[in-house]
Amino acid sequence: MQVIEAGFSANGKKFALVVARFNSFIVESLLSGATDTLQRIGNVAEQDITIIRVPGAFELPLAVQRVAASKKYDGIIALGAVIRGGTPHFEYVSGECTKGIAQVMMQYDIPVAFGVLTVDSIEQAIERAGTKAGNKGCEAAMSTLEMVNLLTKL
Ligand SMILES: Nc1c(NC[C@H](O)[C@H](O)[C@H](O)CO)[nH]c(=O)[nH]c1=O
Ligand SMILES: CC(=O)[C@@H](O)COP(=O)(O)O
Repeated sequence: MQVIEAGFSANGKKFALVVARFNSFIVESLLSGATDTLQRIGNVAEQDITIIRVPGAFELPLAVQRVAASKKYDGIIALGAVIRGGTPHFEYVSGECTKGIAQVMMQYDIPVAFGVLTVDSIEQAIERAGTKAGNKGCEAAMSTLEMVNLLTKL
């Protein structure tokens, strides 16, 4: 039996974080978690981390696509927070965001982490942005570190 798995150390690798400004009071906590994880767990140098800001989650896929097409990065992390309102808008924003990001990952063969909260309430968002349910920015960074290393082995 052969098992292929990868670790988290990514010194020398380059990462882009594409960050939605909408619901910034939540998303900034995801960003802190992600950069902290890249640096402390992945041993990624500060100068190897680029932060790109977009208006909202709906705009994430296009910016992620440009970043992937640039071929300057080993991994990409998309961060945002879509919080359900009173109309069907939530479904459209979160659906297009998810689909677009997944398409870029497959088309460009580069790890793109989905660090976008899709939640029913502000309380749920707060819980996942560094309080009782952890920090989804950290989780997104961990998965990117692992995938960047895994792809070098496949
Ligand atoms: N309602 C949320 C949005 N809406 C804005 C869209 O993402 C987009 O910027 C606008 O429709 C212009 O194209 N964005 C979020 O990130 N989170 C939301 O909860
Ligand atoms: C996620 C959304 O699109 C959202 O917050 C919009 O709120 P509403 O449906 O009340 O307009």
